[in-house]
Amino acid sequence: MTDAQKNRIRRTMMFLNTQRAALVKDSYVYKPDSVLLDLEDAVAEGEKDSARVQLYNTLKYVDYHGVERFVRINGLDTPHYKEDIRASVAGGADGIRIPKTETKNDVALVEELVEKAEKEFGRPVGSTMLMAALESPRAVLNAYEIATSSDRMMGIALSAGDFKRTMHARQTADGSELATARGLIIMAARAAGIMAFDTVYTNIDDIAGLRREAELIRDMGFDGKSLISPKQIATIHEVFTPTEKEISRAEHLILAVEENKKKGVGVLVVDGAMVDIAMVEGAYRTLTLAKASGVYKGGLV
Ligand SMILES: CC(C)(COP(=O)(O)OP(=O)(O)OC[C@H]1O[C@@H](n2cnc3c(N)ncnc32)[C@H](O)[C@@H]1OP(=O)(O)O)[C@@H](O)C(=O)NCCC(=O)NCCSC(=O)C[C@@](O)(CC(=O)O)C(=O)O
Ligand SMILES: [Mg+2]
Repeated sequence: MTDAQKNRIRRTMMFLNTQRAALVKDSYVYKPDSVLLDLEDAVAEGEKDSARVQLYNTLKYVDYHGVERFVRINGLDTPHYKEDIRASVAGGADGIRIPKTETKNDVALVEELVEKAEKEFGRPVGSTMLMAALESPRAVLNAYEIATSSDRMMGIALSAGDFKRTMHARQTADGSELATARGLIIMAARAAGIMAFDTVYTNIDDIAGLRREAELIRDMGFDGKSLISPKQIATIHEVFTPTEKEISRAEHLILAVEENKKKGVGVLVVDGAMVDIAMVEGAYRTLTLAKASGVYKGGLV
């Protein structure tokens, strides 16, 4: 896979229950950045085989119009995951989300099966990305080893439902039960040079609460969030897309710092605030995100 594929914009990764044909066939119309075709918890135990057949047909024949397609396979402690991997690779999924990943050995096991399937179905070896969902204290404490366990690894994601269950934690209004996990996950992802995704927000009708949580995780450095409903997409895209003011400030900052660098000046004041060379990288990141979000037409990136 290319760096462009690995680093593409992923503000929203929307779960779809693969069992429900009506959900999978035209979900691209809502324009999430990625879909997560779920074979795990959304699919009833007795429906695993039919969901997998539906997955293969969806991957093969539905045009998602550029929306990235990840598959959440069943857990590695189930009888399903091997066939899930074969169907995902045969259908041409962009990547696989490993649920309940605990260690780097889990990633190695999936990678071996993915490579075998790529050879079996004539897909380019190395083309299928991996991402890992961290859903327990052990997983979060192993975040860095998981994040660095494979060249295919594109990102790690907090999965709060199972994390709270395994932590014996209660859900709080301000998310304090998730603070340490979020901090460790974003740190591990940044240290490994891959992406970090926050968990689903389950109260579908509470858009104000979703916005607060999205702003919190954006400010911590997360790249995006897993979603369960199209109703949540617009809010997340709005929160993660730089505003006109942020874009203009980033442009001023880059131009001013570059101009002053030529004159041998390191620290200066732009729009009333002190800036220095350390802030240029963040300003370029803002413009890159704005460009990927379709709101920057300037020439600095
Ligand atoms: C919740 C509900 C049943 C509600 O359905 P309803 O139909 O009542 O919803 P409505 O709002 O009425 O739908 C209005 C219109 O949107 C369409 N529509 C709705 N949802 C859509 C969607 N997702 N994709 C495309 N289209 C959609 C619908 O078809 C309708 O279209 P139309 O009829 O044409 O108007 C539905 O959303 C849904 O199934 N969500 C996904 C649930 C899921 O996958 N859960 C597993 C992943 S989490 C997990 O496992 C925990 C985790 O593991 C997480 C981690 O790992 O991070 C952890 O540990 O935390
Ligand atoms: Mg879960």
